[in-house]
Amino acid sequence: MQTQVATQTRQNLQANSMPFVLSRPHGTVIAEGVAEQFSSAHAALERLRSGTISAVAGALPFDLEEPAALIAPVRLMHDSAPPTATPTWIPPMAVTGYFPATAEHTSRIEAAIARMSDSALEKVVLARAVTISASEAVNPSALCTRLVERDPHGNGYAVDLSAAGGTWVGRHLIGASPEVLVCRTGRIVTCHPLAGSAPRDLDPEIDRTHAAELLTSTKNLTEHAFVVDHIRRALMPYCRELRLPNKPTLTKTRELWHLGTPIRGELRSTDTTALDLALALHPTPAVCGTPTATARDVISNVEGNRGFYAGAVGWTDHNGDGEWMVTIRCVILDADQTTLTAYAGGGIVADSNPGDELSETSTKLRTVFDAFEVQG
Ligand SMILES: C=C(O[C@@H]1C=C(C(=O)O)C=C[C@H]1O)C(=O)O
Repeated sequence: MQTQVATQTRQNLQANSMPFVLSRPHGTVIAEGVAEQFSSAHAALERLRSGTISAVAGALPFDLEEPAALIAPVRLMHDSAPPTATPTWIPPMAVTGYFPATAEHTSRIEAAIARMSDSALEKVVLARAVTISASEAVNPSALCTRLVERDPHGNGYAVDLSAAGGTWVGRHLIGASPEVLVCRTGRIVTCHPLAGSAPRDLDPEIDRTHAAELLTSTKNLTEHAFVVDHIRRALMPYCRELRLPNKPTLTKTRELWHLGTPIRGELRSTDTTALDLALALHPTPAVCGTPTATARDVISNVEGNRGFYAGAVGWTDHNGDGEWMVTIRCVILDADQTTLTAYAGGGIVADSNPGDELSETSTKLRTVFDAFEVQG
């Protein structure tokens, strides 16, 4: 029965009626139908708590003052198989612009580094965007399937952003994030923050050297420590036990090595849902900076509104269980279905090298560029 329903759901994906799908190594969560839409995460949480909706799925923006794109699905499906779309064909795509221009992004990094010597700012994540044009309408399911097929861990997501209203109606958020903001199963809470990056290399020996250097790089370890510290402080009030390794380990995607720390806690109360935890943790210094408020101000002054990039994508069910990923390695597909915007950022600290930071964003962009065969 479960398999039959899952097959029907996959057929719905093929028909392009896809409010939410999150593919993970351990399975896929699919929202079937939209019972209600929420642009306020707190309103959705209140309804979940009162038992008047059975689940919430969707996306939180970078700036929680901005509208969220959340739905109460008619049904939240768990499928052991990865999502599929037919056809998986996607039209040719080409870059149409860089926002800001690469020279301007480098200047912004230099200005941020200069600021760290005479202000409280210790880390800020600066991002840039690249616009892409497709020769024909793109099916969001096909993009998501492409990313999932290519991702070594089967990660991928696609979210209809219409619930956020206004200019978000008809737009989709599609990506493949390696970073778990928070996962909650019963009383067990896990996080797997990533911060600190090095490019992969086709030559296995060079690749291993990059990994080994990352693991001992003071600059990257500092960048990472800000994130773990933030998560410790944010989770402490909710957890009666919290286990944090004292040093990070390596995580790899197809394009990058990252420093990652697996964190595990036990909730004091089962009233704390996965969505409560996501709201308490977001934005971590993996996408914002340290101190949070100072870094957020810098980002908003320098970049303006990030929308859904660097937010969170996930779901929470009636038990409070759920999983939220950090919204990175992603694109926004406009309602015209031919215009896409890809985003990538990187953590800047006092001893960052602007040239290296720029190339780190180019490497991160390759997650979507290579999957969609975007011409530069
Ligand atoms: C901000 C991004 O990635 C984040 C920043 C990282 C870094 O600065 O090293 C690493 C992983 C992510 O937490 C992105 O991919 O856009």
